[in-house]
Amino acid sequence: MESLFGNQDLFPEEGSNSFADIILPVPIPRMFTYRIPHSLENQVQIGARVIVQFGKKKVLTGIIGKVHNKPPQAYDAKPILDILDDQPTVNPLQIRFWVWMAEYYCCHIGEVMLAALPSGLRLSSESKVQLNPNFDPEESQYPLDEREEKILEALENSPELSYDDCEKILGVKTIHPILKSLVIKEAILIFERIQDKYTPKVETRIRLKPEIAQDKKALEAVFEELSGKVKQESILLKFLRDLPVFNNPALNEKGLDKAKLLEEGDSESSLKTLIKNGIFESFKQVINRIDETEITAGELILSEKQEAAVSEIKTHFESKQTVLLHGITGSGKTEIYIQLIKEVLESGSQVLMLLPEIALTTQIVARLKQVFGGQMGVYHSKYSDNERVEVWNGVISGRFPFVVGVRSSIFLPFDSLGMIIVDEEHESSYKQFDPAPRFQARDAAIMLSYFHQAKTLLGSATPSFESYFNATEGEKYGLVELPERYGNSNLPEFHLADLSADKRKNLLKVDTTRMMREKIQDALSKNEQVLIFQNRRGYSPYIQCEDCGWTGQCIQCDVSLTYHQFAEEMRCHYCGYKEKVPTACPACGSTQLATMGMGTERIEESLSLLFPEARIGRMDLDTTRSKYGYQKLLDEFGARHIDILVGTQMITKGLDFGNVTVVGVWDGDRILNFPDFRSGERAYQQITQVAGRAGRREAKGNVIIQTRRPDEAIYDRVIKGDYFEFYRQEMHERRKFYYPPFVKLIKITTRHSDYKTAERAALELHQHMAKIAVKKIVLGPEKAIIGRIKNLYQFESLIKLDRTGSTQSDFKNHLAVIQETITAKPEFRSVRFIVDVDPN
Ligand SMILES: Nc1ncnc2c1ncn2[C@@H]1O[C@H](COP(=O)(O)OP(=O)(O)OP(=O)(O)O)[C@@H](O)[C@H]1O
Ligand SMILES: [Zn+2]
Repeated sequence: MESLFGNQDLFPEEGSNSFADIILPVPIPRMFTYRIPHSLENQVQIGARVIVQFGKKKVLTGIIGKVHNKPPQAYDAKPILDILDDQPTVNPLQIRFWVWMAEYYCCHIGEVMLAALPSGLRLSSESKVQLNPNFDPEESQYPLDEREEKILEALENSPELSYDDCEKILGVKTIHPILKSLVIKEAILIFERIQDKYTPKVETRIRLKPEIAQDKKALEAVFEELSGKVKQESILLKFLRDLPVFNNPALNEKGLDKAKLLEEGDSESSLKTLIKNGIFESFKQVINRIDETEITAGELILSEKQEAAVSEIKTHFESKQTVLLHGITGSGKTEIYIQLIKEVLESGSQVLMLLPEIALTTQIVARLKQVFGGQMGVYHSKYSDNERVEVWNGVISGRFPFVVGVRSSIFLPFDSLGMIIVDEEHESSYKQFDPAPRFQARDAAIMLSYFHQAKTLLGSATPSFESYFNATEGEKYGLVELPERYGNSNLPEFHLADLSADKRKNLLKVDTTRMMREKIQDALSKNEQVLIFQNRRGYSPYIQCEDCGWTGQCIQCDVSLTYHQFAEEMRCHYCGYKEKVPTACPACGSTQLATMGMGTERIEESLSLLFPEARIGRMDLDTTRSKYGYQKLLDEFGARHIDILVGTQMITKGLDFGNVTVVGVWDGDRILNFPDFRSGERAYQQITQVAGRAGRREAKGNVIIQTRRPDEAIYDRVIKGDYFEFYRQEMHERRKFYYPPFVKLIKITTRHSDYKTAERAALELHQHMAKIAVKKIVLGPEKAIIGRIKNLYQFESLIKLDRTGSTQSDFKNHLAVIQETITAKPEFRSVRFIVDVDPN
């Protein structure tokens, strides 16, 4: 297969290009080839947006992905209708990255494009036209023909029309020549999406007329003139108080926000009079949504160990592209990152730092802001689209040479990255589940670095086994170890609290062991704080009838409904379906309905029974839905307004609170029980991470793990902090049973609304895949663990591929053809195959 990565492909010789491959926002596997008309030859640039006709009717906006001189074999190339950009919207490195992503993750490049562009920049599937507001038919030097007149008339009555509308109005098949002529005659505009959807925030500001501000005498004269006119005088006084123009006339220029000036009840009409009389003037100014923080940081001095780590990392970078920093919890990785980021920025390159979703609103960002201030952009998934476009534009303009962001920030328009840092690199939230592209941001970041000739630093206290493998046996990454905590802090002490033993001895109280109660009580009495962790997965509460065993089921998915006490509802966590909790069992009529399982809500309740004095907070999906919900809870906790914080995975990530001395793991066994080859690794990571929140300063930390199986080997490993030994054993298993990192996994889900059709399609897929001549194992198809979601039945196949040579790309190429062959059959037309490369 021809390489899609080679630079030559993207940048052929100048002057020889008569065709362009266009990335279109529609689900088609490949780029589509169009002819470049002579009139547009000079404007063709990779990354520019174009208008093309797609199929018989549709007119689409796409992006030029490649230019070349090979006519397509299978169809006649249509001409590009128009080019929208003088400056490309995306740069060639981004396109190269998109192409790689589509190939590697087996999805359409159009899907990658849609994921990559903030929707404010996104291309609509239909280009539209509007009247040019500057157009005056009376004064136009160009005569209009009848059809053009008709379009203009229609546009008088509706603010915008699609190409389709225009074709209908005139009853013609190709509208573009007519519209193009109208554009040239400056009568209409074709929508420029960027200006169109992105609305800058505008403020009205007030300042003195320059001649008054610059002349003290004139200003005094104004005062005299206003004496007695109390309202106007008060506005002028307030203005001068907030902006001491009298002493420093230069201040006048930037003026004051009008809303602020009138804040204290001064009347708008008095201000208007002042403007009318030529004392003040008002003007509009575009302001940044993202606040410009001043740099306030006191420099921290790196410890000797941190210094050594920094220089080891740099030494590795001389010969390796990627380095893994394995530093235990509280070892001070952040300051190491800061030092390296500073150096890269000083050298003139850009830096990207990836953080897991939820960690992004917390202390680490606050710390980075102190150091990097306004040159740091933050790219958050809870940001509004306008805010995202602002970060996007800030990267292009150079305002943000450094960005810290969630996984989607790998799509920002960097053109000269020097380093990417992936903090908490083991985090499973770096993987996007849905929709396509189902990418793993850590792995994609390494590829992106490679395209930029940059370096990647992976950091974690509990590295993913893949990364640790690459850093040790694989010899691909450099490895730097930081085995001690920063300062005088030590790792916490662990206690296994045996639930079964306590039950036998009658020591259990509302699901707590004596050990748990004692340690919590102890901390509370010393005014120290407590974190209680409950794994959400697999342990959500549900309602069950105690007489007949009935449980609420989702009507669209094969799962039980989860009980939400606060709303008195049962909800499906897969499709959002919900219903009120019934007063009696729908099956047998009994009123003995009980709550089973232990969600965070129940734990909160139990704790408030046990510790009625304590202030208890809860952090889970329900309490953090709003934009600042998470931050607010953490602020309260940080300010010690909460004594005990109960939470899901969210509380395990990177929190650094000095006053937390007790961490309780409510049900350790639940963490061990995933039906997954990664369950051991995940459990080790989760317990170690949450335990790492305890005792991060001088005061000693305690970690209590409640369990029915205190003899599980994994607890012993976690307690000893013996990552390497644990890794070694798990690796042995993975090698034996063919699991990553020794093979590559691809999971394919076959979905259809009819059970039989889904099953048959999955079988056919299986048979075809079995015949592909590469080194592999094909498992399945099996009914998925959740056999039906949103009324679609699903079957899963798992493929284990040899890691070497071209096995993967060969397999993926065949797979694409097989999918097309199967869905070409009428009976399988609406079957969907969901390909997940490197599934979590
Ligand atoms: N050089 C230093 N000078 C002063 N304080 C430091 C220094 N390095 C680290 N610290 C402090 O030590 C604590 C732990 O550091 P940090 O949060 O960076 O750890 P970490 O390695 O990221 O841990 P985790 O993996 O648990 O998130 C923080 O409170 C930090 O401010
Ligand atoms: Zn459902």
